[in-house]
Amino acid sequence: MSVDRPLVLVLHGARGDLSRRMVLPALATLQRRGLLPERWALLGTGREPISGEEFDALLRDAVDEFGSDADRAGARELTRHTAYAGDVSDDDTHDELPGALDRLRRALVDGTDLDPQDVLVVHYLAVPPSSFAPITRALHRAGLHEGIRVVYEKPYGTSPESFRELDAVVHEVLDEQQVFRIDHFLGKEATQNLHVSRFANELLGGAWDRHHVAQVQVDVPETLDVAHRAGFYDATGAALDMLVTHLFQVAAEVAMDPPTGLSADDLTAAREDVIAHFRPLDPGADVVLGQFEGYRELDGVPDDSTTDTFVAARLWVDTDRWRGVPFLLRTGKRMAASAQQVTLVLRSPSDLFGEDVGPNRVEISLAGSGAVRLTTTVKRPGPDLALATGTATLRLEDVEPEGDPLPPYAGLLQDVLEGDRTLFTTPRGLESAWRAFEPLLGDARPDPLPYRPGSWGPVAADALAEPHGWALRD
Ligand SMILES: NC(=O)C1=CN([C@@H]2O[C@H](COP(=O)(O)OP(=O)(O)OC[C@H]3O[C@@H](n4cnc5c(N)ncnc54)[C@H](OP(=O)(O)O)[C@@H]3O)[C@@H](O)[C@H]2O)C=CC1
Ligand SMILES: O=C1O[C@H](COP(=O)(O)O)[C@@H](O)[C@H](O)[C@H]1O
Repeated sequence: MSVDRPLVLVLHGARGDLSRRMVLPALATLQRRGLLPERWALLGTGREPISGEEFDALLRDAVDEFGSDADRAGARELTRHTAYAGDVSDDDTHDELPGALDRLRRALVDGTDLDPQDVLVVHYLAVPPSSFAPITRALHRAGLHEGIRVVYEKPYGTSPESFRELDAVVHEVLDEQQVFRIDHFLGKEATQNLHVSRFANELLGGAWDRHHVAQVQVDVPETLDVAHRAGFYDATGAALDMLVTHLFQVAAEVAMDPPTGLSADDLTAAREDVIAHFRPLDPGADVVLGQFEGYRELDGVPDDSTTDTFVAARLWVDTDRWRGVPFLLRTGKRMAASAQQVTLVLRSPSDLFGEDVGPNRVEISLAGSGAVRLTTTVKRPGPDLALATGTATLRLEDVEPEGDPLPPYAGLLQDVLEGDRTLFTTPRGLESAWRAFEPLLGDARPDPLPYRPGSWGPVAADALAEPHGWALRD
């Protein structure tokens, strides 16, 4: 469904990695699919001024490099709608934004019965978390906060205290209904399918508890480097970038109890109720941090950096459904493979077959449109009772009638335009997430262990997943 109200999307940090890789291509997708209003404009901001032509070139290059083939063709069309202004958090230059916004609003309603105030203004903060509060305050100072929607990237804060301070600033300026805290893993097709498969099907849903599942794994290894965003990354690290954010949210989608309904409030409540039962991490027993060899030689990384580029954690979910079942969460940069997988390692119902049984698993790939793979012990056809392992894969893109998936950033942006908050996080859930994560920020934080680029991270992380081992490995 497209939205009719004219729109200005203000993209703060428009030259950054996230904007180029995700947000601008998402905009190209929405434009091609007719999901943007007829009248819209994109206003980029950043600390260094660049010309309108430079911004247009950046936009075209971003869609060229990171957009789909179909979106590339329409990239030129996007540049008909752009402007660029200076940094809004800087007192010297923040006057630029109100003027630029005003011009765009007027231009958008020109020739219609609409008033410039009818234009929906969405601010997308694709900037480091340290800039969220200054930009929010600057919007207030400039009187630009009424009626706007603001999208905050993750991590929303970098500690429990900074999360609370940021949220206090945000609520001084905005109503909760104006705030969209994004975690794009919630926007992935396959993450959304997790609860559909579970609650619509007793084969999966009936086995979704501690009686049937021995381990849950949420594994997101990446071959990706961080050289192009070392400044941001060194101040963040894998645990803040991915664990307290994406991996916790996906773990919550796996662990949650059935929601009372399918409304935004019901789904959010179910997801966030279970985060309140995440036991605070025990860094000594349950966490391994790593740093890939060569990381400290990157431009922008100090020689003595102790930033983690890898994290593996064993999380305990203290609900009746999951008590005693380890949730193994792992992610890292420059690892052996790229994947985004949830694995349920199933228990054997009896020991009739001894040790020959297994592995029995449900594996759910979160990449692309997603896939569900069942791995089960079977009888190997033949005269003897010999066991083998069989696998069946269901790729969601093969489901009939054929779907029309939106990439997560395009889907979430569309939700912001429609005001649909189902897939966004709230202070209640984030408060619980920070409480479970907090021990990793203190003195007990383990030193990151070195690992070879192209490997599966420090060997010590393998022990966390015993006795079954990580489903994703060589
Ligand atoms: N990269 C990714 O894959 C993902 C990133 N994120 C999140 O997105 C955010 C940005 O990350 P990323 O793009 O990787 O980082 P980058 O360092 O690549 O980009 C950040 C951008 O922010 C701009 N910036 C910094 N301070 C300000 C400010 N005060 N006002 C306006 N612009 C500012 C910089 O632009 P300039 O130099 O022009 O000022 C820079 O281009 C982070 O919160 C991150 O966690 C979330 C999901 C995925
Ligand atoms: O938020 C982030 O996510 C990306 C991985 O997400 P993907 O869905 O695009 O693969 C990660 O590389 C990045 O470090 C992190 O900030």
